[in-house]
Amino acid sequence: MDVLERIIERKRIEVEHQKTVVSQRELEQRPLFNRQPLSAHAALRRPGSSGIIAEFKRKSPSKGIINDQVSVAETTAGYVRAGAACLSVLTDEPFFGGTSADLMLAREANPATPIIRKDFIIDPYQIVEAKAIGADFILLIASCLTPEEVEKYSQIAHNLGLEVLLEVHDEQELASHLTQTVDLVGVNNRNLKTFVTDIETSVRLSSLIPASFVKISESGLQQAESIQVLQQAGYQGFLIGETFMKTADPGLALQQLINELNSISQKQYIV
Ligand SMILES: O=C(O)c1ccccc1NCC(=O)[C@H](O)[C@H](O)COP(=O)(O)O
Repeated sequence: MDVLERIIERKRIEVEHQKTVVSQRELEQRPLFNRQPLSAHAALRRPGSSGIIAEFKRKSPSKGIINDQVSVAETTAGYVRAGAACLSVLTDEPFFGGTSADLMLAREANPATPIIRKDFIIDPYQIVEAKAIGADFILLIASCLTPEEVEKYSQIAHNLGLEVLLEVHDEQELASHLTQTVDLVGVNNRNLKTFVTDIETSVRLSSLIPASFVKISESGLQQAESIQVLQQAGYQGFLIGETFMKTADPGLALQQLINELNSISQKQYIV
């Protein structure tokens, strides 16, 4: 069994248990459930947007502990001060050390920035839960869902006012799972079986994704030069976790990356 299969197996048990702890009806009565979600699509297309979706990630199956010393409220607020367009908060506990409480704290600290609930969604309950903890958009991973589930879960999310980021890793997943019901398409540069990251995956798939979707390149991004290559390939969003989180001050690391991006584009303008 590969790691993704193990994550999904565990997630099914976790979700069934969680339903017995907090009913869907109770989730719908939470104060954040009635909040009007923000649009990640609009934030990433806004002129002058950095395009960076900065992730709060304590640990991962590929890297183990990345950073368990920083607080979610301070880190995400630091990301927003540095210029993050959106935030990503992992809520999976067993494999990533995240919680729903993390997302609620990030929400409280950053009322005006779209936040994605980064988790492995395999049940409509988790979409209702995403709304109830203050998320603005959700992730649907093609390799964990059927095309019919992507369609159905996107409709559920839209009925709740949430946007949907569909994640694919190759041409086959794109061909089988891309539907007009999703808002953003993410290409994961990380092969979830080998954990190898390669930004060529994003470059290769870009022309196959219609321009009506906001295109997001995910994972393994470290350098301003790579982001520039991806911008030229048509990407408007860049999901980055480890590069920032492995430092003592993730917000400062984002600020430095944005400064480098600005300096590269100014040099091009002068030439
Ligand atoms: O990060 C992992 O090791 C991982 C393993 C299995 C499934 C998903 C995984 N990552 C989730 C993500 O989507 C990344 O956290 C996100 O794209 C940011 O990646 P990075 O900038 O490389 O931390």
